[in-house]
Amino acid sequence: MNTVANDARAAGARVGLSGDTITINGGSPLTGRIEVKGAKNLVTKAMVAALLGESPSELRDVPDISDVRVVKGLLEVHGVKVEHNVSEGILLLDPAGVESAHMTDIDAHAGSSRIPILFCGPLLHRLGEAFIPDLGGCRIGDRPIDYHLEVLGSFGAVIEKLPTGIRMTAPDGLTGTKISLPYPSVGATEQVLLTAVRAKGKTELSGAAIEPEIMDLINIMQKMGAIISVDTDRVIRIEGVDKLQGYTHRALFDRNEAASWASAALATGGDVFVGGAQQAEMLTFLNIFRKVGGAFEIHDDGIRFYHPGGELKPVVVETDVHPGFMTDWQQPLVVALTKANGVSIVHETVYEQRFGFVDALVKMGANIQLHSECLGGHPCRFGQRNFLHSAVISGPTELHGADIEVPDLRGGFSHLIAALTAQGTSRVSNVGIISRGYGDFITKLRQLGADFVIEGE
Ligand SMILES: CC(=O)N[C@H]1[C@@H](OP(=O)(O)OP(=O)(O)OC[C@H]2O[C@@H](n3ccc(=O)[nH]c3=O)[C@H](O)[C@@H]2O)O[C@H](CO)[C@@H](O)[C@@H]1O
Ligand SMILES: C=C(OP(=O)(O)O)C(=O)O
Repeated sequence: MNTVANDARAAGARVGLSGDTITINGGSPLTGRIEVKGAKNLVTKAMVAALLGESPSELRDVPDISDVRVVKGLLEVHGVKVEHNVSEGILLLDPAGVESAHMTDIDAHAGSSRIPILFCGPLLHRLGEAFIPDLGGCRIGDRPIDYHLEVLGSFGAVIEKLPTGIRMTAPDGLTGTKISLPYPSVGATEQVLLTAVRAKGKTELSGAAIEPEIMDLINIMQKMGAIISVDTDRVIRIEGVDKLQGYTHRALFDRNEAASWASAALATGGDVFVGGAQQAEMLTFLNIFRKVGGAFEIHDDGIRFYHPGGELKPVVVETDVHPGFMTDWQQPLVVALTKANGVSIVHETVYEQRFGFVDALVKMGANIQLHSECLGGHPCRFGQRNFLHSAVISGPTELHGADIEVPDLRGGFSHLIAALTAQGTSRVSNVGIISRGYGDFITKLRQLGADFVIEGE
């Protein structure tokens, strides 16, 4: 069994699943209220940022997800004292012991997350060395780390490839630099930020990603004492400082989780109030949700997403970097599109292999064809490279129950939705992976009236 599957099983146990398989009786709408906490894609990076401070940090609204536990473990290996009050959603992170632990090799602890690569800048500043192990994360494409290595090299890191991973040193310290990313990568932008804030002199990053989670990471680093400006046209400028302090911060809500529950409400013909969701970060999602025929109400404390009755309509959507339609939103939406009356197109332009999850939907009766051409508007990086990255969904189709296996985080959530909409019973295995990014999803499903049993309970 690979590391990801192992971790997923362990994660399954921690979210209260005695096994990692659930049997779902489909056909009833999800209705009720659930709360979303801080974003997986911010919280895990905010935890790494605590390594840059000279005093402890406090992060609030931390979700109970396995990626948080993986990063907590990594920080502890590096000598950070971490107290996690799971019920209150509060993390206290004290980096005072990092120098005395002087740990750089975290191979055995990399786990199922991609976050270890972001430890490099802070560790190079604190210890003068760092190590990149084999990375986890969802298998949705090749996911190279070439931008990260170029970024770190351009700050002055000396990079050595070893059979076990990549070792890095900074014999002359790290110095500000001018970088242009060929594609607005979220991770590489965060790599620049986490490295530049303590580098000597100024850094200018063009072609930066500007996802809301990155903006919130910038908020956190400004609280720590960093000087970062975000200019128009994806340019970020950072003036390095000698010292940073700890931060106190309430994490931005998880817009990907919110969008997932929204699609679940729509696909099941339900009505779900997502407490903690906010409009600004979901603007692009809300437009598509409305075009498909979903309805929503924006409240101060969350967003109500519901199926207002009538037919769902087909849409043409391209995933893109922010402010475009987020790639992590497409999988749950695809399930709702199987219910729409007509032909929808989803063109995935961020990852080359992100439609693995549709095999299970087809097995359940969906009519979905994958194409290697760029369908739906603009040519993307994958058009000439034979990747099945455009999906044509013809509906409406009735899904029927089946035995399916969760392939990855968002694909897994879409499988749950498919099983909830299907006629009959589905057996969904490997659901532990879903707890990488969906805190308390079993409890939330219960709160929304889903009819399921956990195998072995
Ligand atoms: C933990 C986390 O925050 N994960 C998110 C992050 O992933 P992550 O930060 O890994 O995603 P990136 O934005 O870096 O990747 C986008 C594209 O750039 C490519 N690339 C990236 C780095 C590199 O060195 N070379 C390269 O070619 C990738 O293969 C991919 O095709 O942003 C993605 C895009 O919004 C989201 O789907 C993930 O949920
Ligand atoms: C792709 C995702 O995450 P990661 O980068 O952690 O694999 C995701 O959250 O959908």
